[in-house]
Amino acid sequence: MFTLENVKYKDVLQIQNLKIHSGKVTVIVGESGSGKSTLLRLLNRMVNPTEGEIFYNGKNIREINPVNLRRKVVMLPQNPIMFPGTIKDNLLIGFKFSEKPLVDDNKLNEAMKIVKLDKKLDDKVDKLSGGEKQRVALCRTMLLEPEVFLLDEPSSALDEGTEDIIIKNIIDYVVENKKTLVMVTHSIKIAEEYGENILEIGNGKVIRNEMR
Ligand SMILES: Nc1ncnc2c1ncn2[C@@H]1O[C@H](COP(=O)(O)OP(=O)(O)OP(=O)(O)O)[C@@H](O)[C@H]1O
Repeated sequence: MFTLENVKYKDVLQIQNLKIHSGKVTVIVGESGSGKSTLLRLLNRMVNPTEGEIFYNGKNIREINPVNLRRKVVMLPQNPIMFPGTIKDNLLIGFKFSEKPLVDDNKLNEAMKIVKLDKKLDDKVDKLSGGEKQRVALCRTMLLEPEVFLLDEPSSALDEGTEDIIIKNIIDYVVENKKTLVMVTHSIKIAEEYGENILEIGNGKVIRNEMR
């Protein structure tokens, strides 16, 4: 799905050769500041490599319009933006940005169940906790149904019990719908349990690449 060849990003990341496989769950672990988020950002052209090439389904991503690429490869950043308004506003805004047709309330409520968010669509987001806001942002990403999900620490603000359920639900969704997931996590437990490919980044380099 993705192939990275001699990729360098400033003095932050240096990856000689890496493949990210279609339909698999790739989990990225590593120390704080090692370059994990930068790797995700390279995959949907939020940043461009200083050197080297990245291919998506065989096509150099420099040749793919960034907006088109980001319709297929959607990133949930570590600190997602919330817009003033309701949960529904915040769920639908992803469709507006990516110019996709809106979905009905049933679909929104179904998606809220996947992320275990027991709230009303009309609830205001400024009243939500950090963990609830994180789940609204995750839900927004899931609803876009992209080919590839890039999730940067999607459960960092959650307690362990909620984290377990939500990660399991996301993985089930990804497997059932034959999506590709690339997820950064601080949790070795999640990496070991769900990672079909575990990548460890250390000091800007891939120091472990384990297929399971
Ligand atoms: N655009 C940039 N230009 C220069 N340096 C950057 C840029 N983006 C990130 N960095 C630096 O690169 C290093 C890696 O950052 P990155 O966010 O990729 O790490 P990370 O592994 O995701 O860390 P964390 O686990 O703390 O989120 C950091 O030292 C950061 O300051």
